[in-house]
Amino acid sequence: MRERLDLLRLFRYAGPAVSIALTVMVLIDAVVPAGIAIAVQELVAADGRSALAPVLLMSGVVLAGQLALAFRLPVGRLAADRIDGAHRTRIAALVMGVPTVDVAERQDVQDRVKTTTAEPRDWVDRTSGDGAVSQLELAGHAVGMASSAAVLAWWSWWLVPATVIPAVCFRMMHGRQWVRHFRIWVEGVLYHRRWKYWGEIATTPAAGRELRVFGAGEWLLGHYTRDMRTHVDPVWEDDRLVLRRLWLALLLPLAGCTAAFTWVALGTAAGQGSVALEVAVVTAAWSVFSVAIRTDDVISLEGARPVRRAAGELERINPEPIPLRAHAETGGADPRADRFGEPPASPPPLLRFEDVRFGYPGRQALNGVDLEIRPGESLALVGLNGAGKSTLTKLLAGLYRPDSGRILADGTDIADIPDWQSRLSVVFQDFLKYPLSLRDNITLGAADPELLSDVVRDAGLVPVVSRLSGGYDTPLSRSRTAGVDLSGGQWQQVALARALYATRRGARILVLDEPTAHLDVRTEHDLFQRLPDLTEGISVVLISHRLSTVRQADRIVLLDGGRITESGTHEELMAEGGQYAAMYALQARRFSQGYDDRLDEGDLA
Ligand SMILES: Nc1ncnc2c1ncn2[C@@H]1O[C@H](COP(=O)(O)OP(=O)(O)OP(=O)(O)O)[C@@H](O)[C@H]1O
Repeated sequence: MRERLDLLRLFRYAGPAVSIALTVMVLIDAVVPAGIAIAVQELVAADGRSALAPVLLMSGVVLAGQLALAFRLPVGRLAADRIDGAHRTRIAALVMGVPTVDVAERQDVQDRVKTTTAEPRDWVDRTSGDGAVSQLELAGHAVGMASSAAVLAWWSWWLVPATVIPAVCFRMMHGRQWVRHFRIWVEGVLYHRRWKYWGEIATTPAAGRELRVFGAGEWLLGHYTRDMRTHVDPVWEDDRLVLRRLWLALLLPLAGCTAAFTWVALGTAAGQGSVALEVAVVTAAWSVFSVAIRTDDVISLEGARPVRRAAGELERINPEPIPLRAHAETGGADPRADRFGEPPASPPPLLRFEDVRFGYPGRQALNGVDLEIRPGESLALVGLNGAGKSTLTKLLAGLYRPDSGRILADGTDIADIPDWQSRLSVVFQDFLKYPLSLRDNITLGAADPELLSDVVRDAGLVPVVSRLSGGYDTPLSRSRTAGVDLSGGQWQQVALARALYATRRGARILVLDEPTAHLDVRTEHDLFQRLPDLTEGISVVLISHRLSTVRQADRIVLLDGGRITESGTHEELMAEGGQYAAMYALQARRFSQGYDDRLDEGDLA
């Protein structure tokens, strides 16, 4: 019952007008059978002269019923969509509300997010909105049954239990069958996800290329059918069982109706009551029966249950969603809102890592890092793959918390600085490519036109913008009308422009994780020449495998196995003759021989 009430409470997201309109339509639809029963009785009872009122009553009931029927579906859909929109916004806000990413990376959290935001593609899947609308319809069924029962009581009170009790028993039996059926489906949902996955990659162009070249089509279809049968065979088996038992269950309300019909017919034959009343009673008994066999609300409740449960669990994991400047009614947020406040005039802070240790599940990444980054300093992090460079910057960005040790900004632990992340700007290795306009990709919100053109120039994007037919408004996605895709290097310039834009709006620390990995040598060289000017007054942490690009950094730090093993200027480290010097010399030699100058572990063995 609590679940049903919870679902009904979701109507606050549908808006009052839509909720009221839907309730009225559901109620009209519910009382139409009883109305028809009364109108029929009046019609049959009327003689030729006095038939006008019953005909008008009948027409009114039928018209009202048809209108309610016609509008109920679209209005119900609108209500469900609004509820679902608010529900999914809430889930996104909850997940985004955790400042670190370790929670969002957890498999159990990912599973819950998937469950609670799934699109209903299968007959058992239902959204929160579907569940809420079905609860209103259930209330309508109850009103319908009660109004028809009132007509039956008009003839004889005992007709009510005779028809309603078998009908309710049937509902319970049939409902229980659906619940069992649903659980069988859910038990195999892992296989369901797998065969959906195989189906998706079978039809995806990128995967299709590889599958064709390797001749792996039959292998894939084998997995597809095996996982599908593992999931659906028990479901189909239960389908057959439901159908066999349906006949038995149907006997209950049929028996109730038959007894009522017979009793009324015998009574009329014996001169008790009129034919008109008999017709009304028969119509009402039919209505009780037809309401009883509608068990779609059971399916909707069961279908929405995992969605609601997963949402509840996510609420418990993080009860603090990010605050949204939301349109409360629909749960929407404004994508044009300015996410920056007034740019702070303060200089970058003194950053200090104190014996920082951090591990991913099953893998230690940082093993006691002590590091200081002075305000305005440019610091390069170098090291082989897996040394812990990106992890260090993710800890600095507050995306993970150290397992032990502290990261301080001007003496305060960054975990205690509420708006810490707004002070940083980052180009991640795996930066995002939003299927939005160039402008939105850079500003991620309200755009300051002057700053926008500045960072476009600084990121070297002017030639790209001049070729875009829609300029800044061109969607950067082929799937959008008049959309285009950019090359890997151009996308990287967009990510750089995004990071520079944030620094112009107040971020005082810029983290660049391989920001030029996709750029051609000339563009990269050009960018690094200008980088000191572009980042004046900002602390920069730069990760790069191409050591020629880091030599001008104020300081270079070499990470090895999650520890800092060397630190100094390029000249100092070269003079030291350690691992950095060896890596640099090897890269320089390879570059002069025309090879890629990146190194991996084997090169230094
Ligand atoms: N999300 C994660 N879950 C589990 N392990 C991870 C995760 N991210 C990184 N690691 C592991 O932590 C270690 C450090 O990774 P990190 O990405 O910090 O290295 P890196 O020095 O930046 O490497 P690269 O130069 O290849 O980018 C690696 O062994 C990596 O496999």
